[in-house]
Amino acid sequence: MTADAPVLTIDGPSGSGKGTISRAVALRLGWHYLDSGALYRAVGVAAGWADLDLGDAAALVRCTFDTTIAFRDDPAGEPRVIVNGHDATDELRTETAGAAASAIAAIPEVRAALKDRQRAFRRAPGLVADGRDMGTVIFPDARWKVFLTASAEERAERRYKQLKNKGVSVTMDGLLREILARDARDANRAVAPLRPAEEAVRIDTTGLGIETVVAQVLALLPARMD
Ligand SMILES: Nc1ncnc2c1ncn2[C@@H]1O[C@H](COP(=O)(O)OP(=O)(O)OP(=O)(O)O)[C@@H](O)[C@H]1O
Ligand SMILES: Nc1ccn([C@H]2C[C@H](O)[C@@H](COP(=O)(O)O)O2)c(=O)n1
Repeated sequence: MTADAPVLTIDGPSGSGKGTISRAVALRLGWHYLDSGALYRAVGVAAGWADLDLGDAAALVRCTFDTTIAFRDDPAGEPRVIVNGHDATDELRTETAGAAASAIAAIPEVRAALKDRQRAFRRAPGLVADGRDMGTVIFPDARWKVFLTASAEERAERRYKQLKNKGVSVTMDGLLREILARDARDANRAVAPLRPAEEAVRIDTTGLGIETVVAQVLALLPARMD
């Protein structure tokens, strides 16, 4: 049954590797994957298309209800994200979309409007869910909970390499400032702030390669799961 499907939550700050590790673990397990940040980013992008003011909470809540968001597997890489019928995958990954998502995510009614959409991803044989409040709010009964961290400097460096590879011009100083600002906003908001669930296993990924982190996460699950 859907409500019984096992869930592994992976929360953490921006650039800690949640998406990369969650996708790899879901692939190994043959489980579904929820990128909850993409939902907040999608609303941020849709709000931008509609020229909404990020200070107008009522309009943003309406926009959340009105925005359609679909994920489409892409054999060439990350899943494509279709917002209101348009492929918005590349726009979603920009720092501007991340900052808009972080601002919008502080509005309690927006978070409430996205709750059921996130929980609908829980399906057999299992779900790996990545975000900020997966273990604390969305799936408090998850069987396994992980909280990934890494130093802000290493996270900025990862992002720098990622954006450089895409041909985006950025500076390390600028990225570090953005990461620290987003950490502060996500961790200090009143509703569902970024924090580890009490029972979460914390993994500091500073200096650890992707495969090492994937192995540490998979080691938390019983051997026969993968
Ligand atoms: N352990 C790691 N070692 C080195 N690079 C990593 C590691 N984990 C992730 N990366 C790289 O860091 C970049 C950011 O990773 P990712 O997008 O998974 O982070 P995230 O926590 O999901 O960020 P966001 O919350 O902003 O979406 C990617 O280029 C990814 O390949
Ligand atoms: N469960 C979540 C997921 C995301 N957010 C907000 C806060 C983030 O800064 C922003 C973008 O997320 P990302 O794609 O970087 O993981 O969305 C949240 O509040 N709760």
